[in-house]
Amino acid sequence: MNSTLHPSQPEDRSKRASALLVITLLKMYRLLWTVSPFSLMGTVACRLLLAFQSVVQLYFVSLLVNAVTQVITAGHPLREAGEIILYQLGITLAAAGIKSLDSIIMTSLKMKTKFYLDDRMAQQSSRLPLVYYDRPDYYDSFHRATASQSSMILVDGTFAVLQGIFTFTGYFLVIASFHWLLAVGLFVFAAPSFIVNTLLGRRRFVLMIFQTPTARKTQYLFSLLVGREAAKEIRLFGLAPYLMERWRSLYGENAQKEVRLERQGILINGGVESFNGLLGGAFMLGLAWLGTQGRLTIGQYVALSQAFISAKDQLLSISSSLALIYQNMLFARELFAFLELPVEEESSAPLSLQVRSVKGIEADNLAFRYPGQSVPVLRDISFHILPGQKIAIVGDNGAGKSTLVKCLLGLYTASEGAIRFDGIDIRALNPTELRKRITAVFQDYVRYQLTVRENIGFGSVERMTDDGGLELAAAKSGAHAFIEDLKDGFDSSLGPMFDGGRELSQGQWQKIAISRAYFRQADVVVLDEPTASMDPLTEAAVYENFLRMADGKTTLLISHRLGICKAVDYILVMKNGRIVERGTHEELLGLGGEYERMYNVQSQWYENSESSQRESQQLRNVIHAG
Ligand SMILES: Nc1ncnc2c1ncn2[C@@H]1O[C@H](COP(=O)(O)OP(=O)(O)OP(=O)(O)O)[C@@H](O)[C@H]1O
Repeated sequence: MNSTLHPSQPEDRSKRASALLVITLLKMYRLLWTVSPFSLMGTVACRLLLAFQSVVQLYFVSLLVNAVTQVITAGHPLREAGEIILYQLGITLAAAGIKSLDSIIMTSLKMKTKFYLDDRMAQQSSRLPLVYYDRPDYYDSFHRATASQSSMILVDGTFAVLQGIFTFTGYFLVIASFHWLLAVGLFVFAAPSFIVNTLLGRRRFVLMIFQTPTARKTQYLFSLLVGREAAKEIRLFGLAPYLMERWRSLYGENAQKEVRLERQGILINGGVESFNGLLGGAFMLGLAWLGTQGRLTIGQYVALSQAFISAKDQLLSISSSLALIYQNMLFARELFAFLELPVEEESSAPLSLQVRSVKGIEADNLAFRYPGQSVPVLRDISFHILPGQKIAIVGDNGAGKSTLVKCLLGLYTASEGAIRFDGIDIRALNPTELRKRITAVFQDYVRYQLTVRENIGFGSVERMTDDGGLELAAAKSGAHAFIEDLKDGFDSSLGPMFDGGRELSQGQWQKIAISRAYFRQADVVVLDEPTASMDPLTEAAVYENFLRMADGKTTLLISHRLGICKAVDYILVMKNGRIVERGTHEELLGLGGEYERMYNVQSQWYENSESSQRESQQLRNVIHAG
């Protein structure tokens, strides 16, 4: 995997994007076609009709001017002019109807596109390798992709251009039929505006890329201020003024840069408009002069000057739409870059695991390095867990226990070495099939603000309606007692985020998380110390149930409470990313090494505390009974 999601600088990216303009445009249209072919075709039809009606209106204006001239100068009856006015009215009404229809279609297309993109982004995020979530550039990429979603509605811009070109051609022909030089001269109006707005679009894009990390930090600080997670500490430590100040200063920093760029844009565009105004005045004077020379009829003068004003406006709107499309394409590339990030690698011909494990799990010279880190957090890790064996992984904070477990579960890919399930390298296995065989409770388990049924049922979504299974899982973790007290039992909502949700204590949430793991019928069971908030008796009971549930299953326990290690087949002791000792509780106690040191520290603590002695005794009873 790349060490960065975007190896190039923002300026380079905008240049590369310019080169890939057409491809990006085609991708954007293909996406809109996928979202809703009918809406896309509908809006194309409306825009073409609208473009056509402007040219037809112009034709009727010149007919009307000539007809009115005849009425005034030659005394012709008003009927002919009246008929032309009626036609014009009909076309105006039809155009208004088409515009309304187009607005309805566009609103629907925009909503569908937003839904489609949110859906694709959620799907993409859920399929990316877990390690992406340890990378700031992933969050930057996601932020930019979200910010770029609106750029997808190119239809507005490109059809404004197409419609503009269509209409402009009509005016152009009218003017060119009088003198080709006048027609060509029109382009002098468009060039400065196009150049200025394209450059501005590029600068907006580069600014957005540079600002992304600051914008994310601003959002993060805001979420701390308004969210639940930090609410207690913000009050207790009086953090609000400090966080507010940091939030304001970052917000201001980004806003100032944006305002500066927009101010420059407004000033330069003001200059361009003045230049166009002068040119326009000169053109009108020229026409008036031709009139005085008798080379223009009044009808021709009116039609030409109107064609000129409209053609100039069309050309300016085409040039600003083109510049906007260019800007949108730069932004859209960020969205496509996110949607095209390589998802979790799947072997081209994934192998299948045997129904029952016979060789167990092996780690062979495993090393792992987090992205962007030069030092590996796991090194030289080798061991073999036979099917049905129970292993404890112990070690100080930061020794690498959780990282090792994530590698074993196939959530992180080893930087070196291999992990084999039943003799097959896990990279050659289908990740979904592999994970069906595993259940786990992590330290940072999720508190889904949903029903009890969903919270436990997520362990095996397809069995979520199996009440018997849910009850058994809840009974094993000890959650059934408080679930029974809830008004709607398994259908009660949990958490304070939504109306009617019942908040649980930390220990109760942990029991729910453990029930979820029980509910999954897997043959490898991992418990990454989720019992920290439980009272000692419950913790002992959870371990007891856990070991009972795991009977006959391959079991991995991460625990800082070394008492539990007496009940496992062997212990891996980790320090600084390496396995420094291995063996049974008794073997390790005789070594005089890391395990013995940790055990002695804990024993002293147990012996010094009366309540802890009771807990220790309870745990011993449980282990011996288990
Ligand atoms: N996402 C990450 N990115 C970079 N480094 C990380 C990341 N997660 C953990 N680490 C580092 O990897 C090392 C091992 O962390 P790990 O969480 O595996 O330790 P642990 O033994 O489970 O610790 P604890 O007992 O405190 O849970 C630590 O030094 C930690 O700082």
